[in-house]
Parts: sequence; C-alpha cells; structure tokens
Amino acid sequence: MDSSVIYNIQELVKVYPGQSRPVNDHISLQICQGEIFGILGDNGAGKSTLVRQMVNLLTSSAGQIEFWGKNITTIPHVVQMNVGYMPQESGAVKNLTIAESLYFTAHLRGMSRRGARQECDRLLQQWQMVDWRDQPVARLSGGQLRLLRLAVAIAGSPPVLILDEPTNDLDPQRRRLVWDNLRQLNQEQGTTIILITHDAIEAEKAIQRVGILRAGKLVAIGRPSDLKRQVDRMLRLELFFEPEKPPVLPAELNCDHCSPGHWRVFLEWHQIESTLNRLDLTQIDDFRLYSATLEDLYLHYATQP
Ligand SMILES: Nc1ncnc2c1ncn2[C@@H]1O[C@H](COP(=O)(O)OP(=O)(O)OP(=O)(O)O)[C@@H](O)[C@H]1O
Repeated sequence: MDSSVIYNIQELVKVYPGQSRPVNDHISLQICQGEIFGILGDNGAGKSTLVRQMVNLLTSSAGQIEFWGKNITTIPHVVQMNVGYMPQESGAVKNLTIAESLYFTAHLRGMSRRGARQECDRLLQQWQMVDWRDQPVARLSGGQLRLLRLAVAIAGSPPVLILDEPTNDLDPQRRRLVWDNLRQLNQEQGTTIILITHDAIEAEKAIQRVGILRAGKLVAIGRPSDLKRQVDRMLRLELFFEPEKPPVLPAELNCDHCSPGHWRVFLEWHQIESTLNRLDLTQIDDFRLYSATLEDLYLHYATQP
C-alpha cells in the first residue's frame, strides 16, 4: 500500500448496543500524510462516531482501521501519542488553568518540563489566549473553551490532528484565526488534519479532500472541485428584499423561499445575463451571485431525498 497513507479504514461498521441500525455503515476511506480532510454531514450522520473510532475511544462492530499500516486496536499508545484529538464535548480538566492544561498536555506528550513551558507560551500566543492564561478552565466561555481544546489537541505538535467541529461557538474573528492557524500548521509542519465541520463555506478555503456522510454511509469522497463538477454546474442567485414587498420575477424562474425577505434561484450560465437585465432593482435590497460552493455540494449529497 502507498506508504503515505496514515489512516486506512475498511468496511467500518458501528452499531451501538441495543440498536439495530448501524451508525456507521461499511465506511471505507484512506487519509494520506499532509492532507486536510473534511468530514461533512447532517446532524446524526455518524461523523463523531467515526472519529471516536479513529482514536480508539469506541470499538467498531465490524471492519477495521489501520494507522500507519497497523490495526489501531493493537497500538493504542501509538495512536494516543501521535494523534491530537479535539472532542466535541469538553475533555479539559476543569480545575486547571489554561496555562496548566497546555503545559501538562505537552509534558504528557513527551516534552521536557522546559520544552513544555515554551510550548505553552507558544500556544497561548498562537491562539490569542495570553490574557486568559491564569483563568481556571471551569470559568471559560463556550468559545474560550473551544479554543483551549484546540490548543490542547495541538500541544506537543502531534503529526495528526482530529478535530470535531473546531469552529463552533467562535466569533467570526476567532473562526478565521482557527482556519488560518490550521492552514499554517499543515503548510509549515506538514500536519495531517482531519476535521468535522458544519462551517462549509470557510472549510472550503482550507480542506483538500472531503467525505460526506449521510445516515452512516459515505455518499461522496473527493476533492471539492471534482465533486462540484460532477454535481452542479449551476449558479445560485440570492435575492434580499423587504418581506412585505416580494419582487416580481420572470415567470420561468423557480425560487426557493429561504426565509421572509430571502429567495434563492438556481440559474444556468446562459440565463445569467437576461435574468440580471430583467431584475427590477427597485424591488430588491441586495442580490448576490455564487458559483457552486462546498455548502451546495453538502446540501446536494447530505440532505436531498
Ligand atoms: N453512545 C451512544 N449510544 C447510542 N447512540 C448513540 C451514541 N452516540 C451517538 N449515538 C447516535 O448515533 C447517531 C450518530 O451520532 P453522531 O454523534 O456520530 O452524529 P454526528 O454526525 O456527529 O452528529 P452532529 O453533527 O449532530 O454532531 C445519532 O443518532 C446518535 O443519537
């Protein structure tokens, strides 16, 4: 097998005790060294279950996961030392401070005391947490805790990161910080990053390959640009207007009524010019035209009947 493959997942199945339907249903995929791989899917699709199996926190009902060519259940210590995992729910120890959490994690991952202190300072800078360094974890806001859990996953520079929704609860400025830092880690240190996200628009700028889960099945996998070509060559026109005064549109256009004052229209390329020319801009507050995004791809695969 290709030596750059880090994770090789074959026919993975997970059925929780007492349930009949599998939450992961014969999933096979490979993840290579240096990739940023995104896992997308709707709520309950089985994403967190999949990554928890990848870090040995859940046993699989069938199939197997290899890490660097070895079944992960036979090398739990290797996985633990090489994969920084950020769970969706808090794994942080509540009575430590931020700085202590980072220091102890780096030290447990094999750094000397001095190295761990330096790593702690570096991470506080990198994640803009210097001002909160002595705050107890128990008193952090949802967003602060999310950033800390990310920094904890990264402490000691493990070569692989698995992040379960790293940008949830974050304000736009910190969301950007996360995507910038992840891209930088990938480019400068070659860190392999596997992440679950619902932030499809932002993720598109970072991820190189995506897997889309639906009801436990892997329904699409590939580079976003390749998948988009297969799915949708249409453009999306978003219209915004006063909810009480909807615009009159050319009869042949089919509109999705997204919310009061917001409609979405899918257009073929050849329809753009004539449609825009016929829009009465006095009836519209704003409009935006998009080519297919990762979010459209996700909606196509993950939610359509
Ligand atoms: N410990 C458990 N025992 C039984 N069922 C579980 C358990 N954990 C998760 N499930 C169920 O498995 C399904 C998949 O859950 P999972 O958390 O993997 O989905 P997800 O894709 O990560 O969802 P979300 O985007 O909402 O986080 C859900 O129906 C969930 O209720």
